[in-house]
Amino acid sequence: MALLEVKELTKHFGGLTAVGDVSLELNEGELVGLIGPNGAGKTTLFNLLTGVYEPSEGSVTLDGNLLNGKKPYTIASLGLSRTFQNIRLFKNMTVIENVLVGMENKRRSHLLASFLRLPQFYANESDLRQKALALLKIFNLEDKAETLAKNLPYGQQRRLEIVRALATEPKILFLDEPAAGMNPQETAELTGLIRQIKEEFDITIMLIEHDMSLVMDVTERIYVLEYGRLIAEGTPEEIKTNKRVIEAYLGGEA
Ligand SMILES: Nc1ncnc2c1ncn2[C@@H]1O[C@H](COP(=O)(O)OP(=O)(O)OP(=O)(O)O)[C@@H](O)[C@H]1O
Repeated sequence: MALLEVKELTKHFGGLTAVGDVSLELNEGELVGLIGPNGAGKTTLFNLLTGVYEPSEGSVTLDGNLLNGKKPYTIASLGLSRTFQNIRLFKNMTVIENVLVGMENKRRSHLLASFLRLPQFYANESDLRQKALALLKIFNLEDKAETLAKNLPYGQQRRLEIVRALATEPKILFLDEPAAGMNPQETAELTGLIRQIKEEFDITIMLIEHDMSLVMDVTERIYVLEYGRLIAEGTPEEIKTNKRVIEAYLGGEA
């Protein structure tokens, strides 16, 4: 059984079918791309999978458990984590505080212990900080731990978003256009980072990205959406030469 199973998923906005009859699967440990021209329904699909929107029809199951109707925080606690197209960091908090917020739902400390500031509260606090620092180190952000998120350069803010999403220890990480707005050097660093996440963390990744060379470079399998419908699925090599996909992209640019 696949880790995530999406069956005949549909979302209407009034008369517009933003996602129509989409069925797909994510297997454990896979790095899968989701591409398509502007307005194809990619972000709407992520919003359906992470509980931001409720589907009009169809189902999403994680490890056999139905996710339909569950709230985003419940879905997050079940192991689905994401980043957003527009950076959503707590800009006036430090880098490490942003990561600690990501870890919040994994916090083991008992509420009473934290109110009373009992020793186990401090033990847990410092455990979490150590863990957050270790994560930041992997992504070369350790020396920025006490910097306010808003003072990081753009590429590092995007990286921090990924670290924060990883801090929830997800089974599946959804990345929504992580290279948007990045310069070529930042994009190259990101490519390395995505590979590193795949190697060092035991997770499944789905990636929306307009930067074709990035998608073709890092993913193992790609789904293509156009006008809310899946028009192709295959390896990067298959997708590159797929006539229907080429038409969709040329049509989009015409
Ligand atoms: N909340 C909403 N209300 C109404 N229409 C919406 C809403 N969200 C998205 N849409 C419409 O649904 C369609 C799909 O949009 P979506 O943002 O999912 O596409 P996308 O593939 O992510 O596009 P892009 O690559 O430009 O980010 C578009 O026509 C969009 O205008």
